[in-house]
Amino acid sequence: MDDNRADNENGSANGDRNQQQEERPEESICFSGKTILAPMVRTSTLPMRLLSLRFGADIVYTEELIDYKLIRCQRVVNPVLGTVDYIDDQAVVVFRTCAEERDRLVLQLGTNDPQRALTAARLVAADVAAIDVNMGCPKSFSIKGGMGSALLTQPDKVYDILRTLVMGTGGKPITAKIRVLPSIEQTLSLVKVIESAGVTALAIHGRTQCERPKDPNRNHYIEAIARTATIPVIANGGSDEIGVHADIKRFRQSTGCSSVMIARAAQKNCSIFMARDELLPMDEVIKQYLELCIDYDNHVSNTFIH
Ligand SMILES: Cc1cc2nc3c(=O)[nH]c(=O)nc-3n(C[C@H](O)[C@H](O)[C@H](O)COP(=O)(O)O)c2cc1C
Repeated sequence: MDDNRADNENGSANGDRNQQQEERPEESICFSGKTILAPMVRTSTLPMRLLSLRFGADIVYTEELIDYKLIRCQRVVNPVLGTVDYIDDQAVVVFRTCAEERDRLVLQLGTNDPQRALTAARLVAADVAAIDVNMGCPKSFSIKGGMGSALLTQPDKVYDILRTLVMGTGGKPITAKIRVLPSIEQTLSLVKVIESAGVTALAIHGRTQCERPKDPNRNHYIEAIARTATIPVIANGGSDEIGVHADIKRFRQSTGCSSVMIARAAQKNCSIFMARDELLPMDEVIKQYLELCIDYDNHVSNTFIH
């Protein structure tokens, strides 16, 4: 654990990567020692992201946004709401953001094509702090489209997508989110490919493509990767062991990572990000969430109370 953290904080990456960073402009978002809201489709929308930040999350991810859908959007400044909206040709708001989250927001792309990913990334780059590529989604929509966890067994494609984004977005930090492969060795080998593309951080969900939430998270895989990685590793998959805020530290320790990404525990009650012994009562969380939904005109189909 300490090795990974020390490397990350001292920036002591391998020689190639150091060289790469020198060629790129300054990166402003740091992924070490962070507690992060995970990407969740139809959940990690603007109200949920803002509430999580106000409760104490350091970084928030958008839900997965598919590159070809984003590319069809127009960027529109919305002075009434104080937001920037990406609106498609059917007048649907595909992505809405605002200044409050700008420096802590990671936009997650669903993609299987380097050039399309780059076009989408360039479109949104000014409004986000970093761009992530989803390489973990096991849903049939993603797999059939060659996206998400379909990428885990295509290291050349993984490299092409990430390298194209790293080189083409003017220094915007690029990250990836993966699931583990069946063995630690296979996972480590994929991680090496990802690192070599020059990404800034890597989130790892400790379940394989076939495993479901009821299966145990492979914390020891994440720990093995964090020990050797040259970039910050963000541990994910621990929601079943995170009931109160203090459990985040325990998950961090058991995975050897300095950063933790939380999905279901935050979906259940996002006051999990507050540094306090107990969660806030649900009615208080719901009230604050609904106020944000109203303030930011969140579409009713994306307004969830769990
Ligand atoms: C409702 C829901 C939607 C999700 N959508 C995404 C997504 O858009 N992109 C992604 O990479 N993972 C997605 N995930 C997976 C989570 O980000 C996370 O990897 C997984 O739930 C394990 O973390 P946890 O134990 O903290 O829940 C989703 C999970 C849930 C429960």
